[in-house]
Amino acid sequence: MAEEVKAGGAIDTYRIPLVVAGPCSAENPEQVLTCAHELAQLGCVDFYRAGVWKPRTRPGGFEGRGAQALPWLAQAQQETGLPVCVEVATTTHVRAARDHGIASYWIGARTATDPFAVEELSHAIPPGDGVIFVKNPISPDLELWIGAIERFRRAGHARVVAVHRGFYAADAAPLRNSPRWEVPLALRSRLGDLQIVCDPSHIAGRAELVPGIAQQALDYSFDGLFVEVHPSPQHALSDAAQQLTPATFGAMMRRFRYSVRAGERDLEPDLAHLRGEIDRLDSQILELLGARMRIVQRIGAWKMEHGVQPYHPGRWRQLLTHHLRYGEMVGLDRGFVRNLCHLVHTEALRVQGNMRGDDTQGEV
Ligand SMILES: O=C(O)C(=O)C[C@]1(C(=O)O)C=C[C@@H](O)C=C1
Repeated sequence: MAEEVKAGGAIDTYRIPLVVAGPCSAENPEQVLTCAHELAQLGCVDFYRAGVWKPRTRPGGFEGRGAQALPWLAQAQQETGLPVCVEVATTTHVRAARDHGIASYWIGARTATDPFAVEELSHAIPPGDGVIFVKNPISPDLELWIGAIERFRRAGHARVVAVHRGFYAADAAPLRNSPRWEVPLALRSRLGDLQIVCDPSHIAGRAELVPGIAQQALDYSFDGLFVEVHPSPQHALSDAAQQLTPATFGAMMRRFRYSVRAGERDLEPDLAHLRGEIDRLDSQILELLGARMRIVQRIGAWKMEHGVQPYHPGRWRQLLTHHLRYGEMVGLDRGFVRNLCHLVHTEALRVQGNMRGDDTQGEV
């Protein structure tokens, strides 16, 4: 937000640079306008979002109102002054939106997986238009996400913003999508100048879980939020469970806990001692991993000599069971220990495979 503190009890959101909010779908003129006005009154929203063409996994569901919703959104944009953004997946969508003065767009998770579609859209949208929000592809494929962002940048679009909406995962419950925070954090290290916002609605899948995910995103220094808000979520034609009312959205925005962004204040003197300890421990961990890998190589040599395959499921299961129990004893998260074990074991297999001249090792 440009202004820091707003008058009349509006929300001070100066720590959230970019806030996009609005219903999953534009359903009728009344819903579109009520929601836009209520959000505009909060004073903390930068863009009004609403789906017009809804990509549905299977046919027969509510697929959005299509182009007939564009005049309602144009009216909302004109009355509230909030720029509207809609999802576009084809050049026809772009043309129709622009014909109604709508010039900011988001690229959905499904479209972001398709380099041909992204390339075509990047040229169909004139570079002078508003912001292009690029959602992450459905699977946690960082290169594909970066590729989509690069295509828009190369076509001359100056304001491209990444939207983290989580990834499909069979075991995401109780969330709808798995956040896999390491992926947007890796995106941040790869493209340091890119703004990244979080869509907590699609990650959470349930309204009551949205504030927690949004807070986590702010704690991780995300540049903003992309939130589904509906005047009457229980009657919503799509994503009913995950939409907030304008009132609960406003309450969430007021309740956020803001922390100093790393780099805003010099924290070094306070942390130097603790960071020194971490450096020492990290070196020990790496030295131990190096020593472990040398033993793995000796076992690999023995296996080669005796014609035994690298992967030994019984031994691997035994190690995993032991480490999960041991990890719990020393206060480590079970999921973390599991991931770490998989990582180390996969590397052991890669090393043993390489010794035999194999060039394809998958994760086991
Ligand atoms: O114990 C073995 O057989 C090894 O090769 C070592 C190791 C490991 O990294 O611990 C690696 C691969 C096997 O699947 C099981 C265990």
